[in-house]
Amino acid sequence: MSIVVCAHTTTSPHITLPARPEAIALPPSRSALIVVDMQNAYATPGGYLDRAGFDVSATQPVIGKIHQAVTAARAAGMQIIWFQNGWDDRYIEAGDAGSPNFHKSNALKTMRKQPELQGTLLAKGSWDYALVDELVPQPGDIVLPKPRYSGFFNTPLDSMLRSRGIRHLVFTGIATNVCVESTLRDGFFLEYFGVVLEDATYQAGPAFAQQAALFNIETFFGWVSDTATFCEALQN
Ligand SMILES: C/C(=C/NC(N)=O)C(=O)O
Repeated sequence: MSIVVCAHTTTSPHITLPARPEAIALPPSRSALIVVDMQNAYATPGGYLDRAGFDVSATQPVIGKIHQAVTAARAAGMQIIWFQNGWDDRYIEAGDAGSPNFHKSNALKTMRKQPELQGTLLAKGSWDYALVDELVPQPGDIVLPKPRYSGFFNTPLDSMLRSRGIRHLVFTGIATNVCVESTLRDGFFLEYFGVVLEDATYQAGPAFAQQAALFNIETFFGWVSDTATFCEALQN
């Protein structure tokens, strides 16, 4: 017997996406593909993560997978949402010493260690903040700046989704274990169904960080699929 998870509010035409731990029904008109923080900061050598000592050498295939997923989702009528993580170039939005973000952000810590980088890492308007050249938002897409790891925190994301009747979120981007997982978890608490395309994501840190994030998601907060399966399901 095969079990498919189906939101009882779903009356729109839907596809069935094979996923772990079980298939999930996705109505394209009530779903968004979210591309998390595909900025030079997170995916390009010389960007923030690289400068902070994280390995970004394997991010190129992830960019290709995201391109495929975005193209298929757009053709199926799904809303595309691009997150951009960062702050103003004086880092007022990042918070001062009274904010945990001031102490935990590796971008802010790297700039405190290397003051010549001040105003460059994750600063709006900088190369580091820009989306990678290969991924270009199209008219009709939403580009959403966010100041913390979760895309729901201090942004209009929830109202943008609710006003469009969107309850299903398909996640791609970097980093799986930080902004992807944080947003998917917050979405879970707000009653969104979250799916991650695992090969269209990459972790910040060792490989076990990717495995742990995917374990958490498939076991507790959502579903895990991959780009080819997603594209094929949308075409059928
Ligand atoms: C480590 C980190 C991850 N961000 C993300 N986009 O997942 C950061 O922003 O410092």
